[in-house]
Formats: sequence, C-alpha cells, structure tokens
Amino acid sequence: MKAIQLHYPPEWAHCYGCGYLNPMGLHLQTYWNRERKESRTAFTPSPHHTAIPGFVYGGLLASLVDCHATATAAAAKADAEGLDLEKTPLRFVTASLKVDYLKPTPLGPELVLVGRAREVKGRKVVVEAEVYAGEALTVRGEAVLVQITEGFGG
Ligand SMILES: CCCCCCCC/C=C\CCCCCCCC(=O)SCCNC(=O)CCNC(=O)[C@H](O)C(C)(C)COP(=O)(O)OP(=O)(O)OC[C@H]1O[C@@H](n2cnc3c(N)ncnc32)[C@H](O)[C@@H]1OP(=O)(O)O
Repeated sequence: MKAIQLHYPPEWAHCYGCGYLNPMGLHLQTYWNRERKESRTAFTPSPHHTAIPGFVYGGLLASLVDCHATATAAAAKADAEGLDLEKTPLRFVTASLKVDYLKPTPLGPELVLVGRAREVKGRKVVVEAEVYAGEALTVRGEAVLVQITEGFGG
C-alpha cells in the first residue's frame, strides 16, 4: 500500500511534517484502512525532540497530529467520493488545530497515530486523531482541514 503523502504532486510535497521533498522534514507517512475508515501512521521521536528529559516536546506532537490529519482528510474525502488518489490528488491545509495533551508522552518508543474523519462536507473535513505510546493514549487532537485547488495561495 502507498502512503497518502506519496500521492501528493511535487509542488505540494515540501511540507516540513509530511513532504517527501523536504530534506529536513519529518516525512510522516499515513495509511488509510478502507474497511475501518481509519488512518494510521507511526513516528519515533529523536532525542532532540525533548520537552523535559524523557518526554516528547508538545510542538512535535502537534505537528504529527497536523500532518496526519491533512492526509486523513485526503483519504476520507477520496473514500467518500469514490476517488482514486493516484488519478485525483487531493491536498488539504489546516484551518484549525486543537491538541489536548492528556498525559506526558514518553520519549523513546515508537508513537502510533490513529485518525478518523468526523465530517466530510464540500472542501472541509473535520478529523479526530489520537496519539498512542504503546497502550497509553497520550494526546488527542482535532483539526479542520480545507481542500486546496490548483493555484491556491497565489
Ligand atoms: C500552507 C499555506 C497555504 C499556501 C498554499 C500554496 C499552494 C499549496 C502548496 C502546498 C500545500 C502544502 C500544504 C501543507 C499542509 C500541511 C499542514 C499545514 O501546516 S498548513 C499551514 C497552516 N495553515 C495555513 O496557513 C492556512 C491558512 N488559511 C487559509 O489559507 C484559509 O483560511 C483556508 C484555506 C484554511 C480557508 O479559506 P477559504 O477561503 O479557502 O475557505 P473558507 O470558505 O473560509 O472555509 C471553508 C470551510 O472551512 C471552515 N473553516 C475555515 N477556517 C476555519 C477555522 N479556523 N476553524 C473552523 N472552520 C474553519 C469554514 O467555516 C468553511 O466551512 P463551511 O463550508 O462553512 O462548513
């Protein structure tokens, strides 16, 4: 299965969190499970992603939620409309991002993010995401994503 971010055309692939063309980026790769209507990604923070020794910096966790949510929005929209991302790339930007830090996230283990679309309406998708360190749910996020079209931002 191909990661959702790898469907982005090159001009939309420079994002720090998920752009495959950003040499300094996090290169997040999100996968969509059509049966479960759920997205997943995994990321292992490095020692320099420290908040306080032993725990992950919250800004990094927000970045993971952000870019996992944009990809989840693309997959959920494609799923809802029967589109093939290979033929019809979809790209969303973040209009709103809310992050609840439920408990400190340990630095070391791989983190797993799970995402679901709560609403798919026109150009807007509302995504909920959870971050797990092992069995522990440490972060819950919610984002409003808006689909961009060719020439957007110009
Ligand atoms: C990245 C900047 C954009 C440049 C694009 C260049 C070309 C693309 C190239 C490469 C793409 C790579 C992208 C990587 C992305 C990774 C994730 C990020 O880090 S994104 C960076 C941070 N985000 C921004 O900088 C967005 C700044 N904001 C905007 O540009 C606009 O406000 C935008 C597009 C988000 C919405 O503007 P409207 O005029 O297109 O659309 P309206 O009609 O206002 O909203 C559509 C729906 O969304 C809701 N909405 C809009 N803003 C909301 C908000 N803050 N909270 C809740 N809902 C909101 C509205 O209520 C509306 O919903 P209803 O249809 O009425 O149900």
